[in-house]
Amino acid sequence: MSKSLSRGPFPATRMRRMRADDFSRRLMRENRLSVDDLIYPMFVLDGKNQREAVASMPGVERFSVDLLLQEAKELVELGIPAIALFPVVDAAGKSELAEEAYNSNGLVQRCVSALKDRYPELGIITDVALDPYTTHGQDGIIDDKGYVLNDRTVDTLVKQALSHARAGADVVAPSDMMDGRIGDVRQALEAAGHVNTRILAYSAKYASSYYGPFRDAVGSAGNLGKGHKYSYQMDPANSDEALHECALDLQEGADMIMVKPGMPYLDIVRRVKDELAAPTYVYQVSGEYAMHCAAFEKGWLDREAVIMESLLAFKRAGADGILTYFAKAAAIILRDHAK
Ligand SMILES: NCC(=O)CCC(=O)O
Ligand SMILES: [Mg+2]
Repeated sequence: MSKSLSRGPFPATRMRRMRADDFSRRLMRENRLSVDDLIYPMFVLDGKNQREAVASMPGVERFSVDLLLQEAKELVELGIPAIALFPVVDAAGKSELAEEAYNSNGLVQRCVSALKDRYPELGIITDVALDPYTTHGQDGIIDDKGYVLNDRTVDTLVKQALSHARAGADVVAPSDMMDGRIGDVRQALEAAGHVNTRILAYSAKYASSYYGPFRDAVGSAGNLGKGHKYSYQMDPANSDEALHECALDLQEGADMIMVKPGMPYLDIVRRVKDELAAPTYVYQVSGEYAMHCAAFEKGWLDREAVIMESLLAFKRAGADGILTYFAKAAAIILRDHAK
């Protein structure tokens, strides 16, 4: 018979004691989600008074600039610190060399200046990658075998990042996974006087199958076809490699590093935060959003509770902030619960 460590008839430690009442549960709570943790990814399209639903992402819409401004007003009122913009580019804006990516009067650039003009306090994050602008849907410029050319792509990414900074972007976020792009973008920003433009590096971006609904949302799924991104995004089997990627991006001048996707990669978030101790972000991607929504629609999961639990899990794993399509919903839940 095993003897109780308490050496008496009663357990010395009852873990349930602290769980018994709300006051003591609150006192020992280790992590909290606040609106300060939320970054809202948003899809933008050309035109006026346009809003389109995304079929595989219930509740997510693509907005034209005028409606984006209206939406931004609500986000500012909710206290959301920053949004991340993703453009829907029509066929005329796509090419082999993705020149539209650095058009100073392009869709993203116009959205950024309109937003900064109207809501200077709202942080604006832009996606630095070529996939919305290439005819083949890859994140870079390809050779005749379809291989994405690293250094040529980086040259174009630098032009794109500079055009975003010039338009007023607060944060540029290279999501392409080319080697050396953070260093080149940082040097170019400094040289052009954009000393305080922050870089949020998609450092550990995995070649995940959870991005499907996003590709529907930006309309690049058809262009990519059966193509894949294994030659530049990371193998889901790897973890040390994520630390290597994040460390390199920090050395090259990233201010913030990111792990993506989120929930299936919480172990990576924890390792990155523990070992590098830098501002660490996580992206709860479109597939995670879609599967949650599908279960909510079926009544299989409780919407509010599961949204909040899924986001709190990122905080517990060590994330400083979360890119999530639930950002607005979560901000509303947080506001209403504070009342
Ligand atoms: N560069 C941004 C993404 O690829 C987002 C993916 C997703 O939400 O599935
Ligand atoms: Mg890298």
